[in-house]
Amino acid sequence: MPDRGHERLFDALTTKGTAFTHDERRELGLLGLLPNAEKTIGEQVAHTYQELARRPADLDKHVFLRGLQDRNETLFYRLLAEHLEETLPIVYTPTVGEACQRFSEIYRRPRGLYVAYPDREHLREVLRNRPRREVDVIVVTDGQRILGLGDQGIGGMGIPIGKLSLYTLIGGIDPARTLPILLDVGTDNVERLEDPQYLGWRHRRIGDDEYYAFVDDFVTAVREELPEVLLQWEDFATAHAQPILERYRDRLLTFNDDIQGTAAVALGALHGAAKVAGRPLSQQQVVMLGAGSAGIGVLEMIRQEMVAQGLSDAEAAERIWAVDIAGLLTDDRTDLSESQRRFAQPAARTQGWTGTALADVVHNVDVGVLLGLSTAAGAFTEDIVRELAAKTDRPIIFPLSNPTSRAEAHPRELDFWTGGRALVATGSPFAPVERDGKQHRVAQCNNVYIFPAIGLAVTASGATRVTDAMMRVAAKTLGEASPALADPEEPLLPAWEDVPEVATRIATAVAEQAVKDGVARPDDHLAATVRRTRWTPDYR
Ligand SMILES: NC(=O)C1=CN([C@@H]2O[C@H](COP(=O)(O)OP(=O)(O)OC[C@H]3O[C@@H](n4cnc5c(N)ncnc54)[C@H](O)[C@@H]3O)[C@@H](O)[C@H]2O)C=CC1
Ligand SMILES: CC(=O)C(=O)O
Ligand SMILES: [Mg+2]
Repeated sequence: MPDRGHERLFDALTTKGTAFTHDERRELGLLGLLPNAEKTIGEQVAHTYQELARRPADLDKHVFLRGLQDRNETLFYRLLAEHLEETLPIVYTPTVGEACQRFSEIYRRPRGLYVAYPDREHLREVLRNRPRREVDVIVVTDGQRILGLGDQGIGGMGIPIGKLSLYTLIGGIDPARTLPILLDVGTDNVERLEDPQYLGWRHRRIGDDEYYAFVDDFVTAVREELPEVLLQWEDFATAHAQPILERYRDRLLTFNDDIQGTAAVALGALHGAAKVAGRPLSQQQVVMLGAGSAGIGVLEMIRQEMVAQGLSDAEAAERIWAVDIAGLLTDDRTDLSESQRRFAQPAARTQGWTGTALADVVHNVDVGVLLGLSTAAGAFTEDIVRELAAKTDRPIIFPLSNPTSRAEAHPRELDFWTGGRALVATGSPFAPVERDGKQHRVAQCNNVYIFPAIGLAVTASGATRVTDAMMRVAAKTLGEASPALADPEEPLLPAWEDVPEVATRIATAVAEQAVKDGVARPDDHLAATVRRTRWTPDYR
């Protein structure tokens, strides 16, 4: 931290701007550098909020907030904390999707690290140039599958920046100890490649051999420079996501948010939904539209949960139906990856069916749970939803694709088509649904309920690995916080104002599990340690 003068005033992590008192201004060599008035942080928040509210377009609000983050991080987080529900869709899905698509156009200042393939001989140097010395959490992407918007190349950087903002806001990770990273390995997005403004390496994506070698060199550089950091993989294409996770999960403190974080939040939301529906998960037939990294990750955890509820592996597999763009995953298909094959149904089970698309599965199976991680907007059609709703009292329907434009259905339609019986959660935020003159909040089933808590847990406990059991405990603790458990009219997941507190509880449970799994140091006061670890947006 620069200790005096102009540099101190412009240090985003420690500046107070107009809130520096006169005594501080004298002490820090700031006298004359600021207008005379002394503001409180409360006044600064009110003023900044007015400025934000004046901007009509969400992307403009995003640009404004990113600018504030680059100027004064404490004020940025205080503003977000005081207006969480309103600002979350601006810094996160859906607006962050547009910010990634238009990244080069709206670019203002550098943040984080751009680890580019042309610099591959100097990765250690790149890591050493990181803007912040001590780092607790890295979020890294290669920009190839940004939400449901496909390959955004360097524009993908919007996602690690946004996710890390939520690590701080919800998980209390000190913003000075976060590091967003973009692996720039080219892009196959022709529109970006032909855009004169494009800021990334103007090159097609490199082939798999070069790619995995580069990722390996990157991981090596991270381990040498920051051996204890949590390395979170985000928005990698499915073909790379699973192999990367398998390669590194037992070697370092790491997890893949789209695979593991999504699975945990979905299971957490299903906990409340199954309770309200009056039928445990193990007695439901579950259909997943989308068999990418997110969909398969969720199904893997659902299967584990069914087994925990008493089914054998085979019995659980019988109840899980995965559908992708080519139809139902069946054992006679030759295009499936190893992780997809685990969810392939015997082709014999579809004998007599007229097809294997989603509509056919819903027609032929006694479906109770329908999940979407497909990027296929509107794929949960009226016919499909009405047929499903005729089979069960309380259909559980989660259109989880992001951003909003990719959702498999709109909650208002789901409510209408099912006569208000559907138990709904979406990936991106939607306005409340009005039913019987009452507004009903729609649960946002997004991994943001999980990853900040994982970051807090491993930071507080000094964990060295993220185990499957830690992710399951996160799901369970979130599930137990479902407002629907106490009142079936309530949403399936906690309200945003409660989420930082719920994250603290999840983090404590996850840290305890880490100790049980032998990957964290024992601590008799873990709950207190977790709370103490939390950073808060106050001027020091
Ligand atoms: N709610 C949440 O917390 C999360 C949501 N997601 C969302 O999940 C979506 C998928 O992510 P990934 O699995 O990584 O992507 P992916 O692209 O690897 O997988 C998409 C899957 O959907 C299938 N699909 C695509 N179009 C289809 C169609 N018209 N009909 C049937 N199936 C179709 C594909 O065959 C593929 O199996 C994205 O929109 C992403 O934003 C991802 C992670 C977390
Ligand atoms: C939420 C998230 O991680 C995604 O849509 O990719
Ligand atoms: Mg993601």
